[in-house]
Amino acid sequence: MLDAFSILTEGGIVLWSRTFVPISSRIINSLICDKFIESHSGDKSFTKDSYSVKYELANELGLIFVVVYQSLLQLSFIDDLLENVKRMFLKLYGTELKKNKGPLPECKFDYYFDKKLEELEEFGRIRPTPVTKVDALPTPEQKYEENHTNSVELTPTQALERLRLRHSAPRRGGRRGGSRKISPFESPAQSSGDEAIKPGKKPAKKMRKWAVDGAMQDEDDDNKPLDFSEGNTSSINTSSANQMVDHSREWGSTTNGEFVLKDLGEDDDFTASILDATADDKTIESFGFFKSFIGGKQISTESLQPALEKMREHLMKKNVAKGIADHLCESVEKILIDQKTGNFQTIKNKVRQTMQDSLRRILTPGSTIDVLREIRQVRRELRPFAISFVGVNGVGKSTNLSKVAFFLLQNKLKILIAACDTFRSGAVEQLRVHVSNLKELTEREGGRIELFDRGYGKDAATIAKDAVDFATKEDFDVVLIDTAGRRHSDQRLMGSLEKFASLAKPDLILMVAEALVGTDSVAQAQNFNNALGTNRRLDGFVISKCDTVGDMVGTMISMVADVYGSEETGR
Ligand SMILES: Nc1nc2c(ncn2[C@@H]2O[C@H](COP(=O)(O)OP(=O)(O)OP(=O)(O)O)[C@@H](O)[C@H]2O)c(=O)[nH]1
Repeated sequence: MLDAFSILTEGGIVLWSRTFVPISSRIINSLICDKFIESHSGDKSFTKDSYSVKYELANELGLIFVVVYQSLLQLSFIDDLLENVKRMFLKLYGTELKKNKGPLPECKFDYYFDKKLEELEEFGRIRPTPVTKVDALPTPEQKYEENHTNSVELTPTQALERLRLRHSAPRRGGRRGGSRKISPFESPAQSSGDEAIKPGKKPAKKMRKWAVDGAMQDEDDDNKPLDFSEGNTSSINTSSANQMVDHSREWGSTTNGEFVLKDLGEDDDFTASILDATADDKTIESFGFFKSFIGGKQISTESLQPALEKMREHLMKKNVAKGIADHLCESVEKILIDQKTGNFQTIKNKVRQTMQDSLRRILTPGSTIDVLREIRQVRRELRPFAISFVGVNGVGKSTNLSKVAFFLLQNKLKILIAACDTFRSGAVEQLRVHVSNLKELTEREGGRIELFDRGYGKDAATIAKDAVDFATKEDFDVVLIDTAGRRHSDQRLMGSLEKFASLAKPDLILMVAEALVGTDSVAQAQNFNNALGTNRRLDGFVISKCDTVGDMVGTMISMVADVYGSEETGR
């Protein structure tokens, strides 16, 4: 979920860094310029482009700890991470850095960092920090008193807060803190010893362990169900779906009684619009890179290179992966080389047409997906058609599953939604709300939609298979399977996808990916594709959150080109 974490000296030397997604050096540069050179505000966070940047200082050694992540993400553990990483790093390398302020050739900090990150992420997923109204918050003094009189179980944030307050609060006699050594892996709550959790008080809750297949692994006697969804349906407000929707709006056109969506093939302007989106107004207006090619000259490879280089950079800024940008530039080069330039208009049109043709070839699927026709075919075998949605955390799997459900309900199909995200708390309830709203919206159309859930902590592949069996018995037409979000680099969770694919045997596996994810999209798609095993691959992509990226729509070109390959790219 993070994009990068770096530890720098104030002089700009990178002592250690971890990059999950390549980010522009502009982000760190703007930290140095905006925060340390131009402004000296106390706020240790800012946003740049679509990124949030937070940092911590270790003034005694002149170190800066910086974390970069997508602004859209609400990551509750960032402050804890910065604080913990700073503490661990100073503990491990502080003495060495006091002697020598230069780089650390033997810096093997990855292991400690990964472990802490994993720990905090896991903790944040299971126990999200509650939101409290600002005016309901106690004053620092009240909080200090409260923390010292009540026996409460602390979240990492609360523990840190307690530690800060303890050190900032006026001394009331007695010893402040202790001199006990702190291991780099201890959280402040643990390390604060007598300050955080007193003997005889409720012990800190252990983190839940998860098995490789996604099922909950009971630790000690922890057999308590993680499912809090039962009996909670009454609190879900489902009465407003119809009021929220504008019924005067046309939802789509109907041909032969089918509710259909516009197909890529029917839209002649689609690739042109992608092209327009991957270029900005100025580029489209003039194809400025090729301005110098005017008037009856022979175009050579050398003369073309500067323009192609600019075009490549431009495409990459629009989120097109480098390999694909290279390829698009090569296509343009092939067309133009050794040609005699006509007037500027001719060059511009040629480049534009070449790019448009290349994009069309990349985006045209090798085999068409006519879902309604495929559903009808599968129904002849007296079984339901199963579609599963996979992807990293928070990309919009449940939201897009619900949009697909709406489309299928318009076609009067009977839908069973299988809640197979047994991991994230709230995932089942979220689907229940969608189902309830969809029922209300489509009850007049004659479709049917139900939720199949088995709560939390159970094996997702088995639930998916049970849902398909149930749908077969109950004569549902389609099963839509929601799955848990997983980081594509997380081998443990990715490993369970192969079992999922072979047990549930979905007819269609769609990967949901955010348009804003940038060049990491290619690695994400490849890892998901590979994780399905040798006998299965992704059938397609749903690119979500296009509304958040404006014209940076290159992600969809990169993902399709890289995973499916095409004659166009030769992959
Ligand atoms: N702006 C925008 N937000 C979206 C879009 N699709 C989904 N979201 C939002 O993204 C957030 C996550 O969506 P979910 O559907 O819960 O994502 P998910 O992949 O199921 O999440 P996990 O189960 O946690 O992995 C929600 O707040 C959605 O409202 C979209 O197309 N545009």
